[in-house]
Amino acid sequence: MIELANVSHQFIIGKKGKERVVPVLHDIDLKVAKGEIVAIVGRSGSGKSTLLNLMSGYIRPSAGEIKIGGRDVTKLSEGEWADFRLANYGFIFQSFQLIGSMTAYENVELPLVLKGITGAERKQRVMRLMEQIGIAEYGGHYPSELSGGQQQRVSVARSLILEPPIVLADEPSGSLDSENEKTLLTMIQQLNHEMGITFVIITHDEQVASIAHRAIRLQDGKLVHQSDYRQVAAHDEQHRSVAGVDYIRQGGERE
Ligand SMILES: Nc1ncnc2c1ncn2[C@@H]1O[C@H](COP(=O)(O)OP(=O)(O)OP(=O)(O)O)[C@@H](O)[C@H]1O
Repeated sequence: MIELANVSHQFIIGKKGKERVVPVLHDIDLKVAKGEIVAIVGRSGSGKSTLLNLMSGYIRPSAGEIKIGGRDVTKLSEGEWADFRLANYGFIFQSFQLIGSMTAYENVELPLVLKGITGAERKQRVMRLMEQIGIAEYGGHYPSELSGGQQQRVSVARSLILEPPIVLADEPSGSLDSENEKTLLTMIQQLNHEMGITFVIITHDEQVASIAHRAIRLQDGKLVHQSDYRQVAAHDEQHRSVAGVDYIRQGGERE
């Protein structure tokens, strides 16, 4: 699903004429299979966010190749990346990144508006997903009127509304108390299990890493350790993916 081969990245910083090269990632080889939950762990400054930004096309690798779903994305233009992100990725952030002037409902609806989905279908899909995630009653609330846990659930709903195959999460529970963290982690496991969504999660938190099938440790921009938490059988992935799509389409009635 996600393949990085010999990926390196360096930033160029400083004023013109006095530029300095800051090497950040070195020869990263990484494969994330469909239906996996992969945690990226490592100390501050080890390159975790840079790795996520490379996977999502916000920055280009200085060297190496990145393939998503078999497609070489290394040379996509900005416009092509924007379309590719909309079709393939959902994003969850530590700071939720909800739009404060929009209600919870409108925040969840926004990706459908951007994709040009018509009003009636939008309403049906937003209502169904908000019910599934347990936030339907907050549809008319603005983000400032919601607790941190409720805001995070709204942002999870927004990340899933286009049914992306991959969700990238950057410290998703970093602003949550332990109760809300537990709820979020259970939700991620369910979404992975029922819909076959692939998750790549940056985290400092062992609790979060423990729900992953694999934890990848970055140290000074190098991949130093991968540990298997659970095995993901290929035929299970296939089954979960198909069952998950049915689950959404049938409004929650699973076989
Ligand atoms: N746009 C940039 N320009 C220059 N240097 C950058 C840029 N973004 C990140 N860096 C540098 O790259 C290194 C890795 O940063 P990155 O944000 O990927 O680390 P991280 O592991 O995600 O850290 P944290 O856990 O603190 O978020 C750091 O030394 C940082 O200063």
